Amino acid sequence: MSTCNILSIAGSDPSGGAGVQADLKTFSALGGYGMTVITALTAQSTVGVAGVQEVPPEFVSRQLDTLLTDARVDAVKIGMLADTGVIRAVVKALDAHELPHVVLDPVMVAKSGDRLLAAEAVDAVRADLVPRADLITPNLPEAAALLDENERHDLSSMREQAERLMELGAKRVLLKGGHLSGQSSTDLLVGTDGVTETFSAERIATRNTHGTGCTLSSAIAALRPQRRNYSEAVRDAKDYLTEALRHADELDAGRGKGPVHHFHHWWGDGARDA
Ligand SMILES: Nc1ncnc2c1ncn2[C@@H]1O[C@H](COP(=O)(O)OP(=O)(O)OP(=O)(O)O)[C@@H](O)[C@H]1O
Ligand SMILES: Cc1ncc(COP(=O)(O)O)c(N)n1
Repeated sequence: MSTCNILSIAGSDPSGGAGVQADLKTFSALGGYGMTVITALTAQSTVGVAGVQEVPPEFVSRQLDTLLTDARVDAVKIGMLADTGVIRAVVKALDAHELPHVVLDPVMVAKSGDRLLAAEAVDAVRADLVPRADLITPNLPEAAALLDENERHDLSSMREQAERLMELGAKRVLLKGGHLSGQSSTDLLVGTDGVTETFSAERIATRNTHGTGCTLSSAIAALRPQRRNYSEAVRDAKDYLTEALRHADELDAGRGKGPVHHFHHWWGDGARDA
């Protein structure tokens, strides 16, 4: 098979730590060819988000239809969608183009605390996007918002929440435990077979965690066509992210929560079997 084409439908982060910028770095590092449909511009740094400018939904549709009537797409990562109009445009494209391996990161609020999805758009994510994705990757606050429940911070509640997210029509759920405390950072994967798998990695002591969620979901999208199933793709995506976090402090990209380091040569030098 030729190089996999991976599409990111997401917002732009000028600081390069999150959004389509993080996604493209991840795709390249993991042997994919990256494509992007931009849903929103943000004025953002490692310190915070100073503004959001949504792309008009008709122009999101124009980008999607122009690209998808030409290119083969082997996997899709969906990130920041900003508002209900943009969600509708993405749903229309998903229905029209039958895209494989759709990974939805239901981005709602940035690490800095700024909103990246209008509060009233959560209903559309739940009703229209969750059932259309092959995998959703909520963090703990996003899981709570999708379920309209309080945020929980222990593994057994996470297990229950992951199961309830499946009841919303999700095909698979990776519930991310980055917001838990402890020596390891643990995520749970639940699939249609009802089996829950646990993915645990050493918790890296760094404040440079800007874009971890973006990196993980795009690594899964990049790896899924190159692996046998989601379990293998999640395992290797998490390894990639953990290494990117381990090297984050080598970067000097701002005064706030800095980005992770996409270490192309680390992954590409045969350190890991394909
Ligand atoms: N300090 C850390 N060390 C190792 N892994 C981490 C650390 N922080 C987060 N992770 C991992 O990063 C991934 C993203 O987790 P998190 O729950 O932080 O998502 P997120 O809040 O959606 O990220 P983002 O804020 O970028 O949207 C998960 O696999 C999580 O386990
Ligand atoms: C354009 C865009 N997309 C996603 C995120 C979430 O990433 P984080 O929660 O790490 O800030 C972001 N900050 N900006």
